[in-house]
Amino acid sequence: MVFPVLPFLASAADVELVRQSKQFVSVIGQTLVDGTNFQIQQILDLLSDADVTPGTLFVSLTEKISDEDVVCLLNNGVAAVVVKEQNYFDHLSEIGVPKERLSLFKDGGFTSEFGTKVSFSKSQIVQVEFLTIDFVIKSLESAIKTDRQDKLYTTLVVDEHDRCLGLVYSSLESIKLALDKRAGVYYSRSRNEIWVKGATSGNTQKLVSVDLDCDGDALKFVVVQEGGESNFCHLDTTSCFGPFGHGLIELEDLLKSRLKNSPEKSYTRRLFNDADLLTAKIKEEAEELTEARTTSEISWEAADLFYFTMVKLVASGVSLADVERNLNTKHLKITRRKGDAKEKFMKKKDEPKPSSTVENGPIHLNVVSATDTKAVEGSLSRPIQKTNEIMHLVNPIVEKVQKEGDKALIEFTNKFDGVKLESPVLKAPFPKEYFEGLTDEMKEALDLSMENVRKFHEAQLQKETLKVETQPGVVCSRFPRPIEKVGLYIPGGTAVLPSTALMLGVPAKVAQCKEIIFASPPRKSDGKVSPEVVYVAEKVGASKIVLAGGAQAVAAMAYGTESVPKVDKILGPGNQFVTAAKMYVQNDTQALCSIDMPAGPSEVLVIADEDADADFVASDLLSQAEHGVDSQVILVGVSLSDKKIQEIQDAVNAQALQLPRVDIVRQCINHSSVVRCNSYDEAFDISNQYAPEHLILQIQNANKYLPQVFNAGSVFVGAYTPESCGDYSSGTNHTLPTYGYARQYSGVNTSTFQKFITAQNVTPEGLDKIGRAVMSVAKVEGLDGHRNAIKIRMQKLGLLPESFQ
Ligand SMILES: NC(=O)c1ccc[n+]([C@@H]2O[C@H](COP(=O)([O-])OP(=O)(O)OC[C@H]3O[C@@H](n4cnc5c(N)ncnc54)[C@H](O)[C@@H]3O)[C@@H](O)[C@H]2O)c1
Ligand SMILES: N[C@H](CO)Cc1c[nH]c[nH+]1
Ligand SMILES: [Zn+2]
Repeated sequence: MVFPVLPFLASAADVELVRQSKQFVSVIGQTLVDGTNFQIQQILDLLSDADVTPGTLFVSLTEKISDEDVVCLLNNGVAAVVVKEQNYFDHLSEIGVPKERLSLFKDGGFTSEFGTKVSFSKSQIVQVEFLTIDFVIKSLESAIKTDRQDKLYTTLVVDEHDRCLGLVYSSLESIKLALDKRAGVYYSRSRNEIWVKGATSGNTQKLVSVDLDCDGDALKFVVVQEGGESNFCHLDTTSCFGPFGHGLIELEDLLKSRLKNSPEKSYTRRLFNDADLLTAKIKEEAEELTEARTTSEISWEAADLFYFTMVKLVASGVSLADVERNLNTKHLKITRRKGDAKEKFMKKKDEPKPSSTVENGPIHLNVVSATDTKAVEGSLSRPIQKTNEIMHLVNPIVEKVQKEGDKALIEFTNKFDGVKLESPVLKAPFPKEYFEGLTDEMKEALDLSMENVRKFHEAQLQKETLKVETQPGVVCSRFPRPIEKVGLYIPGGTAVLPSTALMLGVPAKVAQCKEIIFASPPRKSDGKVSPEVVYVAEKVGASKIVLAGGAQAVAAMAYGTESVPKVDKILGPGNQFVTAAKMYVQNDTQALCSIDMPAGPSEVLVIADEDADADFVASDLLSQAEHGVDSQVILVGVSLSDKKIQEIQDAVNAQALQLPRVDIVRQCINHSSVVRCNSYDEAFDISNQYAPEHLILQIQNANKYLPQVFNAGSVFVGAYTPESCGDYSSGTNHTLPTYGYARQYSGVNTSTFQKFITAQNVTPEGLDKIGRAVMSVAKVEGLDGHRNAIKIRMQKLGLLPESFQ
């Protein structure tokens, strides 16, 4: 806004004149109004006129108008008020009008500090009836400079969103023509003549405004491309710098075209047609944005909210420019609302927050009754991200590692784990320094655990060939083979888990897998993995340890990199990124890689009755709650008294406060619950429905209830069987299905590392027994080649007449 002309509207008659030729005033992009001769509403009307942009209108004032009206004008988009008296200037200053929104007339002109500092002399302020193009060109000539020999002026062309379309040149003559035609007219240096953009192609430009830069040596033309073609550049791109990115403006364009053309069954069409659905989606996304925590979650949710908001704008005929205009006006306000939210959106001051969310408050579980099915459903829903959301974060990581190999692996380890690596792989024999800090006591504990896990998994090993003669002369068999190369993921984000290393490594060794590879995120402190993990790796004969975690480690093992060998199967638990990446690679035929199961954030469901020891119950809940903020622990109480529930809550709180990971526990307990029910049958129904990773039975005659368990990863029976035993040392595996996948998956066991090959041997006698059946079914399937393979043999054996068709 440093154009050297300021149109002046002295009266309502001038407004009429502007209305008739308003384009011309708006091309100049700034106006001065004599506020004393207008009613406030008339000025506000001028501002709501789409061609007067908020922040381009100056209003000259005398003290005739009230202070409230001055504030009202400034709050509604007036750039600045211009006053003649110093006293009045001081008064307005005192009532709080900011300095840059106030100017003082001196010698018929004034200086504005609003935005770019600019002075308007008496000669530049011109009543609209005298505002001719010649006047404008003359004023411009006095203000504009060029150091070019051809005397042309550098001209930046931008679209209505201020996006640069290209750089061109103007002469005074071309500017004059542009103002006259309200069109994009420039000077062509190559043709050495006036250039009316689109004169031949029909892709003309509507001129919105002309501006001069701060030191008067460059012009800016704001234009709207017309004539159907929105490409500015002769190379057929939107701008001379290539196409624009895909932001809100492009989304608006896309949705506008969808409004016209989208097929009846498309989702966007559904949104346009169903106002209730659109309202629900906007509310849903707004709520999800308020609940988002990490930067990636917040940007993801905000993008969703923008999308649905944009659908509403397009459906209602409101443009992004209208919204921006409102933003500009709001930005110009000099008085602000307090900013409080409406009451219905505010938490009532006396409304107690769930106690565990209060920092340092007691850590208690939410209690619901089994009869309240809605509440139970809410309590049993797991705190996990939606698949498409987590995949959205994980896919680019996996794809980059697949494409760029070690380089990407090293980059992501730096980004997510804060460790700069030279090489992402440690090869066996593992260097001595990696065992530093390992005590004898620890070695003994790991040895004992490994031995028990070995015993239990060795017993599961299927070595024998299974043989069945289904008909005389038809022998079917099945024999096991180890999966050759396995990649074992050992979590290491919030806790180092050498126990997982042994839970995966020992059965892999028992199954005789040919190559065992470990992957675990390196420690930030020294870039190494813990000596306990390295100890287990050595014991089970792992050939390599990949020093990486998360989706990137999974991708490296699935596709292979320069230094990480590609494996046939990836096993092991991990957070949501790890689990999502495993699910991605198992579905990608390029990876040719299977996985054990979805084994995500730990969870436990404890069924307890009135006889249960409150301290035991609390300790079991907390042992899983401390795994991570996305863990979940559920207590299903069978006919528990209020007193018992209180005892358990007190024990949870007291024990939790002693734990070093109390902050994690507190967040986990926030989405964990006690479900009260009235019978054992009801408790097992709830448990089977939830399909927990771990099920703990702290009830009388617990063993008796095992036949009622249908969905669970692993069961811990009786008061003296805490889940920690299974996590470390008893012998069962702790890598178990979560998210409710215990309905269809088993936990890791020895056969997870094996595959089974079938074989058969058919004698002539056997062919005689089954050959005709094969031929009949092949015939009905229309597969004559299959049928023929039997027929030829049977005919040669004389089991079918030669004439048999
Ligand atoms: N189901 C089971 O059998 C079982 C067994 C043991 C552990 N667990 C669970 O395993 C999980 C281990 O999780 P963890 O986080 O401690 O370790 P982890 O090793 O699974 O994950 C850490 C990695 O996550 C990645 N990561 C973290 N934030 C990221 C982001 N914003 N974007 C992309 N990647 C990111 C990083 O690469 C990091 O190396 C816990 O939830 C625990 O409960 C489950
Ligand atoms: N409870 C986890 C499985 O969900 C395993 C584990 C490892 N260390 C301690 N616990
Ligand atoms: Zn555990």
